[in-house]
Amino acid sequence: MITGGASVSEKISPAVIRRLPKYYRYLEELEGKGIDKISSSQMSLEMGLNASQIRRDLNCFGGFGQQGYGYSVGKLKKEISHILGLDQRYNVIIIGAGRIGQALMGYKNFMLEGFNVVDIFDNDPLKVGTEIEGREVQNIAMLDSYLKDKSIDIAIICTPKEYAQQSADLLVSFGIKAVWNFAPADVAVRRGVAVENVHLSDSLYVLSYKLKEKIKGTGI
Ligand SMILES: NC(=O)c1ccc[n+]([C@@H]2O[C@H](COP(=O)([O-])OP(=O)(O)OC[C@H]3O[C@@H](n4cnc5c(N)ncnc54)[C@H](O)[C@@H]3O)[C@@H](O)[C@H]2O)c1
Repeated sequence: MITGGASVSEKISPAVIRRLPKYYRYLEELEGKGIDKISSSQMSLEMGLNASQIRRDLNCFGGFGQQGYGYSVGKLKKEISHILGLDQRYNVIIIGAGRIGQALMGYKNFMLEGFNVVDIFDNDPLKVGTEIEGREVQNIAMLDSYLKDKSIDIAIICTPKEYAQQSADLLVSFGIKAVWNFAPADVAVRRGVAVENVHLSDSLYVLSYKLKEKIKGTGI
């Protein structure tokens, strides 16, 4: 991993950090359209966030806003990118070469965003040695020696839920410092290790709630 300058993320609340990807995506879109400045009220209209909330959020890391000018899209995007660590490159491995593992292995945008998915592991002898996206599936039994040899920053867990915690424990014991878990069970890691538990179904449940509310509203 190529490290950047001093990080200010320690000073920013987790709630603000959760909103930063949304700002980043929005600013990326503006940049793509050739827009170089934006006001908080315009951002508010287009992002569906409260303007004072936006100003408070962006003030957390220096603001970059100027009265009567707004925010410089390029500067703000660069700063958010730096806070999120997106100005660095990461080597990533996947544990579990099933449906999700294979799909993530084939997702080309990770590479463009700096997440270089280098290898995929499984414990099924029928899968080990087969090819996915031009990569040979590695035997999980070789993970220890593999990690001694390679510099890996992030591991993605794509095993069935029953094996997620043991996979996380194994990865952490071999020195992995960041775990992205797709199994529908929160995995716990020790201090000093970062974890994000992804629950795809949570979003679906919220959609289900919204649909139910809409149906109620229209009296269907
Ligand atoms: N498929 C989906 O759309 C989806 C959506 C949301 C969440 N998930 C979750 O993602 C996880 C993977 O789902 P999937 O559909 O890819 O399952 P899958 O059964 O297709 O693949 C799981 C893979 O993990 C491997 N595996 C099992 N134990 C292992 C271990 N200890 N070490 C290494 N590899 C191991 C299996 O051999 C298999 O290849 C599950 O926890 C699932 O609930 C899947």
